[in-house]
Amino acid sequence: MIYKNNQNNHRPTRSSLTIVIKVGTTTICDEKTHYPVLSNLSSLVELVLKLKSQGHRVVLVSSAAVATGLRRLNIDERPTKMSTLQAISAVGQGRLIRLYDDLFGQFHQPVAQVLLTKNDLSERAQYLNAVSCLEEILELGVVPIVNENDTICPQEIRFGDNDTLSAITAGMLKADYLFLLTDVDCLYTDNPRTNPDAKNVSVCHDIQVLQELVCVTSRGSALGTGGMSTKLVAADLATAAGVRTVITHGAKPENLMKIIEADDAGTLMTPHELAVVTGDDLLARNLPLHTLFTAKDNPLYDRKWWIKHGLHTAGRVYIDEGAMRAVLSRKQRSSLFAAGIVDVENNFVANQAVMIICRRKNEQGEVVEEVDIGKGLVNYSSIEIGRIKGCRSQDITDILGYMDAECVIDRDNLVRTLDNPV
Ligand SMILES: N[C@@H](CCC(=O)OP(=O)(O)O)C(=O)O
Repeated sequence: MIYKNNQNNHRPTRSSLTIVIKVGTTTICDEKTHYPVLSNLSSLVELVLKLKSQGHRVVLVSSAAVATGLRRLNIDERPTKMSTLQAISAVGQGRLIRLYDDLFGQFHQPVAQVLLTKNDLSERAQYLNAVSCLEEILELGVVPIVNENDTICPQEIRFGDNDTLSAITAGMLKADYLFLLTDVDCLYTDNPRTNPDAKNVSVCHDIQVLQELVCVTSRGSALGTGGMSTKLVAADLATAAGVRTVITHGAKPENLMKIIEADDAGTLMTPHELAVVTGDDLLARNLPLHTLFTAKDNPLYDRKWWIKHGLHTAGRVYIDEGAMRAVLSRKQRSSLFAAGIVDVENNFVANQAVMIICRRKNEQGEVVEEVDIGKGLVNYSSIEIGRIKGCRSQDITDILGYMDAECVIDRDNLVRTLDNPV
């Protein structure tokens, strides 16, 4: 089946790749007994060692702290109370890392535990600190094993699923590949267990087209928190940062090697005009089942990607249509000035991130539509913006008694959501 494509087909060409592998709870622990699935874990460890022996840098993002804690404490059902889950995770995380250390230790391969929270990444200095620490761990030849720091992470600041965390990690390291290992072979257009017409998706160049095509209502397993929908979000995040993303089965980690080799040989390439390829008989082509999401044409690098995905959105500024045109204009890509701001919502301080929304009005001056323009770091607080909105920059000093910056959001700190600038 053919759907129009606007994205690229670029493949990594470096001989030393950075590969982030995310393993979900169901790959690591039995869904009913919560005992570790040693066959999967051993294959995974062997795969990582093989990739490393070929000169690649490998990062594991591993779930299963909660499941491992459930086993240790003889609790059958995953509780719903957050503080109980945090406590169980505290029990499980240590044992999980010990298990990895035992397995990798058989091959004298050191591992490092890296526990992250959303908060760690929302402040620029801390984000950069986390990046340089991960880089250093890789430089030392160690395999970082990343998980969310469940124990100290309240609901409001959780990634919640490790799919998102793995995409953030891949973006931080400018990885070449993100592999999302799960309990199905690939993404299907519908649930293949209930719909015999469901087709496998082998390549996706455009996640928006894919979202209209597939039914991804599955919540995931009883143990984990992710599902297919969180995998699409992760693929969207990672491909936006230039990372090729692959969904494939966690019980067959050796498939990763075949997928990377096939990609390297150009076998996974599809004609550029295909946005989504479904029903491809990969097995007949001697390729393991998987779904490949190619990287975006113009990836957002580092700072802008961090603003868009790393930062908590603290509030909203509403702008008029003139400001929208200036901000989105392909020619000027203007900064956002106070003159174009019509309203401000929530309390925030300078340097926090806000959503930028355009209020479209009809001839009667009634708001008929709100358009999401993007996200940016403000130079002024919500109170200050409330006072200077609609004013010219040269009047800011008179109004506030000082002028910290000419514009409210600098063009370099503004990430546009719209793909088609006017
Ligand atoms: N941090 C949690 C992982 C969250 C989770 O369940 O993720 P997943 O199994 O990937 O859906 C844990 O280690 O149990």
